[in-house]
Amino acid sequence: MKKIAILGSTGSIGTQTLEVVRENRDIEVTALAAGSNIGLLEAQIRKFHPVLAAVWDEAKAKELRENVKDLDVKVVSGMDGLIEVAVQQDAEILVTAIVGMIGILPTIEGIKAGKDIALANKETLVTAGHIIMPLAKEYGVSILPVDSEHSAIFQSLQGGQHKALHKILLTASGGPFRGKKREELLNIQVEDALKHPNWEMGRKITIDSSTMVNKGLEVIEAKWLFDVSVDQIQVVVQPQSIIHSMVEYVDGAVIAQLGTPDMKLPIQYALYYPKRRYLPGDRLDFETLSQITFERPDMETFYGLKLAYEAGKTGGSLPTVFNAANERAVAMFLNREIGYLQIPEIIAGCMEMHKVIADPTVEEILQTEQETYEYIKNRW
Ligand SMILES: NC(=O)C1=CN([C@@H]2O[C@H](COP(=O)(O)OP(=O)(O)OC[C@H]3O[C@@H](n4cnc5c(N)ncnc54)[C@H](OP(=O)(O)O)[C@@H]3O)[C@@H](O)[C@H]2O)C=CC1
Ligand SMILES: CC(=O)[C@@H](O)[C@H](O)COP(=O)(O)O
Ligand SMILES: [Mn+2]
Repeated sequence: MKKIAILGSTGSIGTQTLEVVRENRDIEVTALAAGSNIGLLEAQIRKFHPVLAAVWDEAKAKELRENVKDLDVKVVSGMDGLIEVAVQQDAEILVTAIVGMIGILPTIEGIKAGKDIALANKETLVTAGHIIMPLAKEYGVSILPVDSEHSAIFQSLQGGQHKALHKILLTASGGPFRGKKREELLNIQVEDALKHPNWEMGRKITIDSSTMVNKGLEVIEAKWLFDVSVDQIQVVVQPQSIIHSMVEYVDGAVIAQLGTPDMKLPIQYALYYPKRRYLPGDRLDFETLSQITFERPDMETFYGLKLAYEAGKTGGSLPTVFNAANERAVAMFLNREIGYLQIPEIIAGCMEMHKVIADPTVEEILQTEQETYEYIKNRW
């Protein structure tokens, strides 16, 4: 029996991870953590019997404690609770399906406790990759990518060919506004931006896909996961999301991973790596598949992607500013406090005012995050 803990079990990746668990029947779930959805968390506790559950808000944790008092489960809360889940003694793999850079501290503690990390929470690697990757090496744990593109790259690199890697071709759907120009994006509403053409995901990442900031975060995520420079990462728009990403080797060979858009594949691959298992679901049918097309990304209209390249190249604390500004701007857009085009505007404004700290500590990263939020509060 493989044993796992999940941060963010009530979200899109969290619930799909539990579907993979349910379908395979040889994984035990030892701990779960969620933000506020205690109804779904209770149902998950009753179905998967973890010994530990965390809820961010203490008042909600208290309510859940009362609701599950007939069960043998400890309910904890806050950052201490997230960390308790991350280090739960029986778990071998920690699935980081939480959204945002709140995942940094629990991920670090999970690594220190010897857990392999099935990483969906890209914001943690974007902001603290220079800490996470060496730490994983020091503690002898694996960082297994769950993000579909990074899983595709990881799969395409199997066979120990990493030294011969020339570049990464990171595919992007282009989002719901692919082909549109700035003037056409002026009146975009929350509902429009939440309509991803190919994937069903959480609200924050869906907005990120529409601005192509998601692809920017993924460029920086790939830099850390595969130890390449951002100049070696080329974003290729592949609107049908069939090619999940590719690698080009020094001899010109290109290896890709293709499949239907289904996150259960990368999740299952991370949980059972290096083994492959049967996964129910749709398969690509090359007789009926009408087309696989490619485009160049429009980095003028979707300049969040250009800003990510800049942040990734500069490094230090700039990726934290890029990410924190985006997290806050997306939350404000979802709350209808700002317009759609203000998202990249806020990121650019925050990056411009920031004095970069080279090689920031965790404390400096969290301090930079707070300063970025403060700057946004005063200016927008
Ligand atoms: N969805 C996808 O297909 C993909 C997602 N990713 C990445 O995976 C991560 C998760 O994305 P996704 O599943 O879409 O997001 P969702 O918004 O669907 O889920 C987020 C999860 O995090 C939990 N959470 C949020 N805040 C806290 C908190 N303070 N304490 C504890 N738990 C918290 C939520 O709990 P609750 O709902 O109870 O509040 C929920 O379980 C993101 O980093 C995203 O970029 C990467 C590739 C694909
Ligand atoms: C499923 C997944 O990994 C998402 O990150 C997805 O890639 C978003 O799609 P785009 O950002 O390419 O629109
Ligand atoms: Mn992705």
